[in-house]
Amino acid sequence: MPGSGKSSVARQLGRSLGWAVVDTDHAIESRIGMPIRDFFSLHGEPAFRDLETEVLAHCLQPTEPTVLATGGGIVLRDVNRDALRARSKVFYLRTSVEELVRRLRHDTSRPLLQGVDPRQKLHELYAQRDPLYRKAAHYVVEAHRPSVMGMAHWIQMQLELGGHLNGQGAAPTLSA
Ligand SMILES: Nc1ncnc2c1ncn2[C@@H]1O[C@H](COP(=O)(O)OP(=O)(O)OP(=O)(O)O)[C@@H](O)[C@H]1O
Ligand SMILES: O=C(O)C1=C[C@@H](O)[C@@H](O)[C@H](O)C1
Ligand SMILES: [Mg+2]
Repeated sequence: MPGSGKSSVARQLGRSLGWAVVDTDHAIESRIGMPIRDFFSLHGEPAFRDLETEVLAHCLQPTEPTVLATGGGIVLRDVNRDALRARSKVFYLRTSVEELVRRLRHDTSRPLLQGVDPRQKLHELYAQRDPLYRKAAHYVVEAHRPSVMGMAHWIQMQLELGGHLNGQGAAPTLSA
């Protein structure tokens, strides 16, 4: 979900593992040369989703071990979910709507939350997306309380336990 900590946890995990960190939202912004919020206003959500699918396909062919943070709506398309599952280990950072409301109450960068009641919108997004996040994920991280550092540590442990860091279970990309 937007605000669940994907970008923050990916940065921390990348530091701990010594892996590259890529964020699909940042990759899109570099490509379009403007904030995603402005692209949404100019071209609409469907054009953004097309771009997101294209950028994700590129990000899922990394040249080095990579932690990938995605945008919150990446799961809306089957093709994205299938690509994520096939090419990475996917962690769903599951956070309560109340916690998301607290974190995002001063945020103006997330276009889907502008000009609406954020609590109601987040409830709608959650109802629509929770099943899709679950479909895409290999692991669910219950993330209501843990700190960014705590979540990154938990994910690293799962990777170690699953043999993904010692060459047994190849995980060239980690997506959150
Ligand atoms: N575990 C946490 N505890 C407290 N605050 C957090 C936690 N994780 C993230 N935050 C804060 O919540 C805000 C949103 O985090 P972040 O940008 O990492 O979310 P995101 O999942 O990448 O969102 P988006 O889908 O919009 O890209 C930031 O201000 C971040 O510092
Ligand atoms: O939840 C969403 O649909 C979005 C989340 C952000 O990460 C951005 O990808 C964009 O603002 C859309
Ligand atoms: Mg993010």
